[in-house]
Amino acid sequence: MTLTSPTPSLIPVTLLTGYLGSGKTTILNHIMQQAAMADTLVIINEFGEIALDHLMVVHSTDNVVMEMGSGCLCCTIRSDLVKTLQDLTWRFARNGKRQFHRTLIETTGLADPAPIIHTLMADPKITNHYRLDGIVATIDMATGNHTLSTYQEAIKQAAIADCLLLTKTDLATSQHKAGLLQRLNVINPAATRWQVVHGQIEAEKLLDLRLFSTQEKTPDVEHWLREEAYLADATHKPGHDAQGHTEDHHSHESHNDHLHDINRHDDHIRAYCFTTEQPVSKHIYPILLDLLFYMGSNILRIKGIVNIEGNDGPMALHGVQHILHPLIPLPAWTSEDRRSKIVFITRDVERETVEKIFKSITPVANRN
Ligand SMILES: Nc1nc2c(ncn2[C@@H]2O[C@H](COP(=O)(O)OP(=O)(O)OP(=O)(O)O)[C@@H](O)[C@H]2O)c(=O)[nH]1
Repeated sequence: MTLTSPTPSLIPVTLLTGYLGSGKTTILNHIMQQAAMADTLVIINEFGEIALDHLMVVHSTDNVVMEMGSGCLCCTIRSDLVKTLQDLTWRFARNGKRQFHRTLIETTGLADPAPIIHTLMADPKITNHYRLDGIVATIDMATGNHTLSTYQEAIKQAAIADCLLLTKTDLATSQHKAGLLQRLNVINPAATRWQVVHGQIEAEKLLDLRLFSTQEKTPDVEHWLREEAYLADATHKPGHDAQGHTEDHHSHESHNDHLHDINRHDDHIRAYCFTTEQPVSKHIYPILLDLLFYMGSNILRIKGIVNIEGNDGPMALHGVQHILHPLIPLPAWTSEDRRSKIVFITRDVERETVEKIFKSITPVANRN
């Protein structure tokens, strides 16, 4: 079983997801005019017989836009995605030189992103050439509350993302925005958030998140893990336990408002962050893989940085449902903080269950 993944210059893939009409194409139109996107190949998937979205993206001469044809990326044409990505390397080559250096895939708004991410993370035909760079999701701040209450796919999109683009803030009342932000604090407390009005955002904010590769640059692990987003506030009970593990749902607002909001919209999604001072088991990969096999669909996302016993450097850990990406060695610790930290984004899973999982990778000798 592979424990680590060597990543020779793989083509970064950004996954742009978000519910129907939440502003994905508007953002694409905007960023495709920017220099940072000049060498990006954009793949657009539109659900339905006639694909229209690709016609709505303003073509710039440096960018190539294509669409995947009818069918939904997450199910019927997943194999098409593999084939398309495989073919691109030679189809868009001139004199033996590939004409693009990164790819951005816009999924249909109806897509459950998990199967697409599985394909990108686990299919060797893809992982030999591409690496998932980051998952970006648009959230319509005007209609998002209703969308999250009605469509499971929308919740998954928001929960799994590394970066949330909060669109249409111009159309939402401040009360509505505050409520939705509180809801997102529970669904996905640590994702980076950017407000985007009429698609206006710098492409750099979505690119080079480097979540699945550390070849050229030390990733901003502290940033994407944002342990502090989960830290307990004074009024919330779990906090730190005897083993130094921490867990909480992040709140930017007052505690009472936060609880009120959770009660009003229980999305069954909970995010937990556990930490430990002690090195974790060198068997972490098979142990987690085994656990995920049984609970995969309820563990939406795992991400972490781990200090594995017998290892000098840190390792990055990524999982989406039952797929666990091979551990990625990071070049170095970026601070004195050598703790292992793992974030679990779950659906209908109690804290105690996640804590048990976490303990199972903590060597017995480390337990008090
Ligand atoms: N007022 C306002 N309208 C916006 C904003 N962003 C997008 N829109 C509008 O919202 C509508 C839907 O935007 P799209 O960019 O097509 O959304 P999409 O996510 O690509 O939609 P699908 O392809 O159907 O999933 C369009 O009419 C946009 O002009 C915004 O920030 N403010």
